[in-house]
Amino acid sequence: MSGSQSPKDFFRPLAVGAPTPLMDIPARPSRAIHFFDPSNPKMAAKIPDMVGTVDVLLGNLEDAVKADNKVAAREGLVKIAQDTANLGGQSAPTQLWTRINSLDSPWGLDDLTTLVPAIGDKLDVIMVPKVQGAEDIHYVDRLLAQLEAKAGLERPILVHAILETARGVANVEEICGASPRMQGLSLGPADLAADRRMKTTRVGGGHPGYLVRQDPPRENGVANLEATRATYQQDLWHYTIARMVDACAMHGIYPYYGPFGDISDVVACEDQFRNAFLLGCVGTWSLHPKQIAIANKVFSPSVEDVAHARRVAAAMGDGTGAVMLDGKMEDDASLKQCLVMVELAEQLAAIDPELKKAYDAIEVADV
Ligand SMILES: CC(C)(COP(=O)(O)OP(=O)(O)OC[C@H]1O[C@@H](n2cnc3c(N)ncnc32)[C@H](O)[C@@H]1OP(=O)(O)O)[C@@H](O)C(=O)NCCC(=O)NCCSC(=O)C[C@H](O)C(=O)O
Ligand SMILES: [Mg+2]
Repeated sequence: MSGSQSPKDFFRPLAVGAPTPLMDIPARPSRAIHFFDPSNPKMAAKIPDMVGTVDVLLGNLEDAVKADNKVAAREGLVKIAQDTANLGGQSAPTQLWTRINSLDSPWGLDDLTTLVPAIGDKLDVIMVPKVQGAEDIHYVDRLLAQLEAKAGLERPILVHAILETARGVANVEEICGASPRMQGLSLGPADLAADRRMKTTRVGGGHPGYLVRQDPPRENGVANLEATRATYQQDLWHYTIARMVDACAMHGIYPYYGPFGDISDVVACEDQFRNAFLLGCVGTWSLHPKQIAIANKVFSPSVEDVAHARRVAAAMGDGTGAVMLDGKMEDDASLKQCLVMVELAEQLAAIDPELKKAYDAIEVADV
């Protein structure tokens, strides 16, 4: 909420005729936000067949699109949205998102003024890069309200911010609470690393130099510094993801990991995605078609976890007190964790017949 706005105005439209802001952000499945460059004919040709196979398709207009192709990418996205069935809008199986160019670039304003009148009814979420503070969200919020009113849209377009500057991270709570349009946050590890002057040269993921080393063995009370000692690689992104998850949870919006640039390393990609899932993220970015399956797998609770969660729920009866299950204590708080899993499984089963089959089979056999 802006400093000058009273609480009662928070859910009022910011322009006459603009749709009323949502009180709650819908929990639509968004395990993979798949990036494509709408100016790349090969990628664009693949989009119609990807509808229904991925939760979100995102037409990327910002970094990774060449400066000479910015207008073609914007126009390509309009054409794809207009020509592709079942893509974008409240009841479509695959959401349509875009990442506009940054607000200080020569293209950001034209991205918004072109896309909203042309395809605003299909665009579910607009991702804004390099958000520094609430002021960036307030700017987009008002402009979108004006454009929505002019276009006669009935549903507000939601906004997603990428955390990719040190100032953005420092302001993460105010960014999340800046507008009822705020849908979520993603980590932008490549820009964030540059902005922080981190000494890395990659797009997301771990780094072999960021580690802790086992203590030296002691022989007769003296440390043997010549001995071989195990090292354990640490997660460079733990702090930022944890901050992001807390800020999102506090404001009822959704946190996402971001890009994993080593497309060939599917194992480390899965690990990075799983760390984010365990910490509370609901999804991640996919940069290449092969990352979609990894994201779908990681961000869907495993059948074993769902079976366990349902057993705890059944054993806990009215949800209070403590019980023993398989030698472990379960109580009101562990039940709440289990219900997060059960609810997510139900949401995903509603859109994914394979998952539904797997979850239903376990329910019969093991609960
Ligand atoms: C990473 C890529 C450049 C790899 O492309 P390519 O070398 O063409 O890969 P392949 O030969 O394996 O591709 C096989 C076919 O699949 C098509 N393809 C590839 N990627 C996609 C895609 N994302 N969507 C749809 N189709 C795709 C290829 O065209 C091949 O087709 P065909 O020849 O007909 O078989 C490329 O994958 C890519 O550019 N990906 C997107 C990159 C991107 O969006 N980057 C921006 C997000 S990350 C970021 O911005 C950093 C962040 O902001 C931060 O700060 O951290
Ligand atoms: Mg970036």
